[in-house]
Amino acid sequence: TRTTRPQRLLRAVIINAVRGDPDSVIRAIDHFCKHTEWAMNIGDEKGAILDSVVMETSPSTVLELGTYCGYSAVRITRLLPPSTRLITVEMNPDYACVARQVIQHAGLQDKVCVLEGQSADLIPKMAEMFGIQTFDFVFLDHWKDRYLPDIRLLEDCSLLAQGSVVLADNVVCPGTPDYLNYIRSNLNYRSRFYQAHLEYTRVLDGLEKSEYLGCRQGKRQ
Ligand SMILES: O=c1[nH]cnc2c(O)cc(-c3ccc(F)cc3)cc12
Ligand SMILES: [Mg+2]
Repeated sequence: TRTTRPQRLLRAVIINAVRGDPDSVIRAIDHFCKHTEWAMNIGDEKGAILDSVVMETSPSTVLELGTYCGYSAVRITRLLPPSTRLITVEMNPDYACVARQVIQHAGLQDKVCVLEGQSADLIPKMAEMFGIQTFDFVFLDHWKDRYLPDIRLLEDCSLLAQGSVVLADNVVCPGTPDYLNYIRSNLNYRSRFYQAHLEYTRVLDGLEKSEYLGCRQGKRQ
């Protein structure tokens, strides 16, 4: 096929969504993925859980790992107060290119920074690049094998503060067992599992929300 799936998803947004209306962009992507072509956006069911966690956190600084086509970037950013920015990291340049156009179609381009590169390389530079100390909200949605090393890297770079919230997608499907074992047995976090389904399917999946409690000692026996 000449076009890629992200390009076909972007075309559906341009055709079906109202420019400057984030909710119509979200609806257009969900319709495309339900009726035309599955794509790995968080989707409407898990997306509603993401919305509620963002609203209850009301973060000032937000980091997303794994942009893909920008669906969750639009979901998150549409809920943020005017002065708040989202930093989202995507290692695939083709995905990043489509995401910037989806985010622009939603009218949110001034509130989102799509960073191209590997999370492992970019996380240590975040504080300096953006003049921030910590992230109030982190959304993990990139690659299951990077969740654990990247949460450790965020800790080592002191980018989490007491009360910071980390939300992880796909902890059941495809599954992130090493991350779940770490975060659920670590006394520095209070974790809660939200049962849901893999986007646009009836396959079981879920989100893990973990609040950073600050740096305590030891680990649960
Ligand atoms: O690789 C992924 N990154 C981020 N999110 C994902 C996501 O929500 C779903 C899946 C996925 C799940 C089942 C399947 F059969 C094929 C792909 C992958 C990712
Ligand atoms: Mg996902």
